[in-house]
Amino acid sequence: MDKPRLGHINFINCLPLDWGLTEGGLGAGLEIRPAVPATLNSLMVSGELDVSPVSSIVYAQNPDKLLILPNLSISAPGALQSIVVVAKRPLADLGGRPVALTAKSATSHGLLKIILGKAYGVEPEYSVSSLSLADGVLDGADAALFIGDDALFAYHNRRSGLLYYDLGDEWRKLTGGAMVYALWVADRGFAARRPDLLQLAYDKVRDGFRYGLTHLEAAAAARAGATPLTAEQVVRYIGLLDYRLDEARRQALTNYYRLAADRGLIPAVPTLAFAAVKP
Ligand SMILES: C=C(O[C@@H]1C=C(C(=O)O)C=C[C@H]1O)C(=O)O
Repeated sequence: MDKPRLGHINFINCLPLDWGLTEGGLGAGLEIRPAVPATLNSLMVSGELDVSPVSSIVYAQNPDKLLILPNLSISAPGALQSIVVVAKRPLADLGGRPVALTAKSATSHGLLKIILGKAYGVEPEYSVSSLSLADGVLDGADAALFIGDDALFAYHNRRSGLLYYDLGDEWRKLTGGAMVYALWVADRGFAARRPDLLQLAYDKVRDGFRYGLTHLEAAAAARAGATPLTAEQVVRYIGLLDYRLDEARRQALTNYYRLAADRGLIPAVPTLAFAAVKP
């Protein structure tokens, strides 16, 4: 095994990294597994990947198995267009009502529960669903949570009579801070066995992002056709995200964990344990 097994989110939010891994040539020497976050979460927890982005809540559920890679995340200081609730009635009126949660997410399930409980004082009946708006998810629910490209599509193609809420904006109103949606993590056993391959994977993800962010307009122009957005909208969307994990974002992450632990969504607020890689 000389190629690290790297998970990769196949949403537009990782277009910069994707561009670096492909056009920038940084994907050479990696076994890359593209999938939606929920799939990467379970592959990482079951030990089928060595390094991967995961929903940030997954680290708090598995701190004994995972190490965080430094200064990488998918975060946003506020509104971001890709964590969206589409509702038939205002959020404040969802108490006891059916609310569908996208099967692709984990972090945003907790985010919505925290926001509805703390900011709106309501406790809906939640269920996980794979249905899209077009498939009729709102036939059986009063609101639906979408993430990633599904959310971007819904956000940019609004239907009359429905209400649209950007949870990044709702989170900023509730906490005054940023939200950390995803982290890059390594398997602890892999990190101990193959520090050389861990460093290789880390260097490629870090440099892949750098390459893609430097060439963002070219990446957006080339890939917009395969997305629900125009090239300009892709560039604007990526500009709403922040891929760092600096002190401010580590505090924002811990704040999310604190509120998630208060609701019993995670067993405890974990210490953030980082992989020993050279930045
Ligand atoms: C900003 C996003 O970040 C993500 C949200 C995740 C989640 O809710 O669990 C997981 C990974 C990221 O894709 C997004 O998907 O829109």
